Amino acid sequence: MKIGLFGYGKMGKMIEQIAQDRGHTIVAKIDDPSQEADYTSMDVAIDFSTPEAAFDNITNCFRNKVPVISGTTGWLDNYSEAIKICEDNKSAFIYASNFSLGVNIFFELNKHLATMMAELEQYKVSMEEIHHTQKLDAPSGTAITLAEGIIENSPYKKWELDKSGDKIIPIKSIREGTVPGTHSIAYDSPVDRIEIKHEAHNREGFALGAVIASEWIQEKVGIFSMKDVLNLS
Ligand SMILES: NC(=O)c1ccc[n+]([C@@H]2O[C@H](COP(=O)([O-])OP(=O)(O)OC[C@H]3O[C@@H](n4cnc5c(N)ncnc54)[C@H](O)[C@@H]3O)[C@@H](O)[C@H]2O)c1
Ligand SMILES: O=C(O)C1=N[C@H](C(=O)O)CCC1
Repeated sequence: MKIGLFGYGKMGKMIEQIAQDRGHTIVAKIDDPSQEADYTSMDVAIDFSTPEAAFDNITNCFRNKVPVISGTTGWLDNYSEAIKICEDNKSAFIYASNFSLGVNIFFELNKHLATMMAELEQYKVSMEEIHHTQKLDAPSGTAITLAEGIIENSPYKKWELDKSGDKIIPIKSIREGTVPGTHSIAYDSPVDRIEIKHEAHNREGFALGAVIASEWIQEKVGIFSMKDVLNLS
């Protein structure tokens, strides 16, 4: 495949390495808005840019019939508009807050645990995410996906940063050193704590998942998710 990278930072460089190891060619490395993209050279675009840049990067690809894999977080207020532009242009799109196999398994584990805990009012849930100090958004996109999984499978109604309350999931965001990404969910009662945790050791899992998703989306039209790619029940 010929891959266009939108965002050539920590993730873009890791994706380049893994894509080339898998025999693909990087035909563009767009790292700021002043750069022109040659969409005709791309079989797929992989966007790991910034919350401010993602929507324009993604939708310009759709208008040029380039399917998109986006991992950029912090832009989801515009997600519905993005998928409409994708559908109007008969293109293809996968957004994932986290592309790693481990976190996508963790997403399913989280939903199963939330279902088991839903009626046990003596337990109160809380979440924590830890990332490197260069991260622009908080809470992480992964934490938001986890919180949404709890809300869909329990009486909880919303999440808040650093704020608890009735039917509210409090999320604590910690920025520390070069941490790639650690997420934990805890259920505390007066007598005990149940906790699940995912810890990324590096960015390889995120990048490999994104490249596998870009291979999967070839020749497809529509809006998909990593559950489709990984065939997770
Ligand atoms: N979904 C996942 O699995 C996953 C994993 C890791 C990171 N992320 C997300 O990916 C994004 C990037 O993470 P990172 O660690 O690579 O950040 P980074 O800051 O290292 O890289 C972002 C790059 O985007 C560039 N950029 C700025 N404006 C741009 C524009 N208009 N067009 C193209 N590029 C532009 C910056 O110059 C920078 O090099 C973040 O939103 C992060 O949350 C997602
Ligand atoms: O390094 C980051 O930034 C990460 N962002 C994603 C998120 O916001 O969940 C995935 C984990 C790493």
